[in-house]
Amino acid sequence: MARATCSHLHLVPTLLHPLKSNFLRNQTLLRTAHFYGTQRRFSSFSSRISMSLRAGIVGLPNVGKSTLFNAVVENGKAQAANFPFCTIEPNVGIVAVPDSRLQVLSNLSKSVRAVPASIEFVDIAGLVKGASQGEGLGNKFLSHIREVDSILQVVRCFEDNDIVHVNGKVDPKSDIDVINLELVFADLDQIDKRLEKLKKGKAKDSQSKVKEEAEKSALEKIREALLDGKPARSVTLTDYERDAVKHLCLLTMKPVIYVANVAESDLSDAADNNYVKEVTKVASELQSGIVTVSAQVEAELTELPMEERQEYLNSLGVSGSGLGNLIRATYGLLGLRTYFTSGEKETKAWTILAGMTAPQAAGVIHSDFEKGFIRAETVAYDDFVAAGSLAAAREKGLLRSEGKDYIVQEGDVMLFRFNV
Ligand SMILES: Nc1ncnc2c1ncn2[C@@H]1O[C@H](COP(=O)(O)OP(=O)(O)OP(=O)(O)O)[C@@H](O)[C@H]1O
Ligand SMILES: [Mg+2]
Repeated sequence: MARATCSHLHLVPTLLHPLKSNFLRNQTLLRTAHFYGTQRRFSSFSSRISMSLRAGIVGLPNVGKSTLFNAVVENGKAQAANFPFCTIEPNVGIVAVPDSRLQVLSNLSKSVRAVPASIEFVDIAGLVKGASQGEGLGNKFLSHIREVDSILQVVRCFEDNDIVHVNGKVDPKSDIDVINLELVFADLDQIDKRLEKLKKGKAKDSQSKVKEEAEKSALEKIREALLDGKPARSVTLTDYERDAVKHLCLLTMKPVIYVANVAESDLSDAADNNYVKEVTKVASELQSGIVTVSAQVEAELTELPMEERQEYLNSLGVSGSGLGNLIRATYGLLGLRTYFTSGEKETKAWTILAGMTAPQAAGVIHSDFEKGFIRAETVAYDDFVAAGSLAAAREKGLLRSEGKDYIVQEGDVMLFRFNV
């Protein structure tokens, strides 16, 4: 059945989401975690909505997924331990997207608080060969992957004889193949079932018939690619076809970043590491991103007091934590953009999709802003900083008055005029 939650981006009604509304109200709570539960299901929309996207942490068992999750979601409580299938139920956590522009704007506007954009991370159980046939905890885990917007595939690139590798040895290429193949099989299975149904079903009217035809042709193209071992996202589809297959939430349609999880000792020269080189090669062949981190180091960092963290990083020969890169890469992967509102009360980063118009962007703050939209006063981030304030930008003629067709640009600082 079609699930709204697998759509590329979904609107989350914050007031009905206990954690998220709390997150928005309590700005000191930037990183938090909770268990995947019934609160994810919403029956109706509240007037206050916020955009959220979910990135699923996927990989073989015991490769460091929960360790990474706990480091990203700083007070995450996912159990991470040296045995396969340690995680069974997915853990969900909300993470602030680091953005240096936020503090700059906040300082200039003398805001009481600065509120970053956020991302949800989901720590999913390990997949093994045969998962699509029910091996391991198989299909259940695959269904958890179906509900995320993008995939972070953790690949073990660290040697450690004490940490069990389910296939007996560290082999990034083979590990990636195992996971990708399971996702391919799961999609093939789903596509075959759907095509069977479409063959039997008689469309009621000509419009649904056209749609079903588009779906059929898209699924046949995707099926071909999958049989070749290629992901659904590599298939060229028309917008109409893409839309027609959206409801299936195909696993290989989701964008992927490979996360090369290296040993502490390899962090400073990770690019020279042969395992990392292998991951980089596969990632570029599959037109996916790669981020190198040491989940172990990141987890250890979170245990240290702030003032000792940099010292520890220096001792490893690296300048900073890799998590910021990971979070930003995930955000970018989804084609997301940020615009800001900035005033004395608060400076806030808002998440929109690339190509959204000013009223749609306003609707992310409040649906009334979209309905009653009149104009948006807009200034580019650099111009705002150069002028020093919204008022100064206005005096210098840098503040533009934009109408309903304006496409909001990355880093725009906006003030909406609307009727209620
Ligand atoms: N970069 C690393 N270097 C060394 N050890 C690591 C590294 N990353 C993770 N580990 C260790 O690997 C073990 C497995 O980690 P973790 O529980 O996070 O794996 P997982 O992928 O979540 O496993 P599961 O699929 O069973 O839930 C832990 O003992 C952890 O400390
Ligand atoms: Mg785990």
